[in-house]
Amino acid sequence: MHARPIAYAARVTSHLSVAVVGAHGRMGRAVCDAVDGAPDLELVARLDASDDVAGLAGGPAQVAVDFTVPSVTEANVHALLDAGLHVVVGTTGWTEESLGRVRDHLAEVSSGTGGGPGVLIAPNFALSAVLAMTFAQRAARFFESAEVIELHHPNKVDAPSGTAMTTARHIAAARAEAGLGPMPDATETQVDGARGAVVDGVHVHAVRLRGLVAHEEILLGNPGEQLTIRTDSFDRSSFMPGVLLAVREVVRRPGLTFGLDQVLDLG
Ligand SMILES: NC(=O)c1ccc[n+]([C@@H]2O[C@H](COP(=O)([O-])OP(=O)(O)OC[C@H]3O[C@@H](n4cnc5c(N)ncnc54)[C@H](O)[C@@H]3O)[C@@H](O)[C@H]2O)c1
Ligand SMILES: O=C(O)C1=N[C@H](C(=O)O)CCC1
Repeated sequence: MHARPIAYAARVTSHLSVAVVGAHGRMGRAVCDAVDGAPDLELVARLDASDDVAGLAGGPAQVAVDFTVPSVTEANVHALLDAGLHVVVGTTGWTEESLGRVRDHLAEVSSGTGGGPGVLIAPNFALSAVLAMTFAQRAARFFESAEVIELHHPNKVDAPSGTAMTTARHIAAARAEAGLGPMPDATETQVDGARGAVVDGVHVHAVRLRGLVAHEEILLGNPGEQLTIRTDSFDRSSFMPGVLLAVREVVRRPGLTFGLDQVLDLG
């Protein structure tokens, strides 16, 4: 497909210059507005599916923010690194393998003196979700059972959500570290999918419902008791402080950072 030239904003200042990739989407539009409203950031390019991110090379953008679709985000990150940008990614669909390829690419383009570009990928930029994932990971070793329910708007392209995948992986890692075995479950399913997806041994259930934005419940059970951890994003404004923090942080964090918890002082 032939890419049309990218329209840059005429004004380039000493502010951190930001390009938004996926700028016409639900998150992309909100990120453009948030960057526009931040006194220390300058929105210099809005790209969407018909634009070639490689065209950002040599332009004013220092940081690109990708909110696109799982099928293209990895290719975007490699192209953006080749174009000389730092990258913040909110798009879901990342695996250990695709993260490994980004790490390899970063090692190739790093300065060798601890410098070089940064890539910050976070499955969820909402503070409540970041804390919910952290609390679930901490609580997991104390409970026999743990299941994750994610609930989203029906236009969401993927399931389970990136947040639920990460939550389940963290719970599984915490259980393995604590030496816990498989969770109790004597159920024989009568219909495929009745017990949801299984991510590293943790059941994950996806609800798609008109009216929702982004929500997750982590259920942890023991004989006679239950801990429920719930996070609700009622509006996409919930993600914006985290996205802006990531833009400011990524320029001083060479290499790959996965998860906004890595830049918050969570103790
Ligand atoms: N990390 C978070 O906090 C967070 C929050 C909300 C959504 N998300 C994730 O962000 C992603 C986007 O969500 P959304 O609701 O904005 O989706 P959306 O469908 O509204 O927007 C996606 C946009 O990407 C564009 N696009 C597709 N291919 C492209 C390409 N090759 N180059 C540039 N643009 C391209 C589409 O045209 C569209 O405008 C999803 O993976 C979603 O799960 C993450
Ligand atoms: O709306 C979406 O799509 C969201 N995607 C992320 C996920 O899959 O975890 C974060 C929450 C919203």
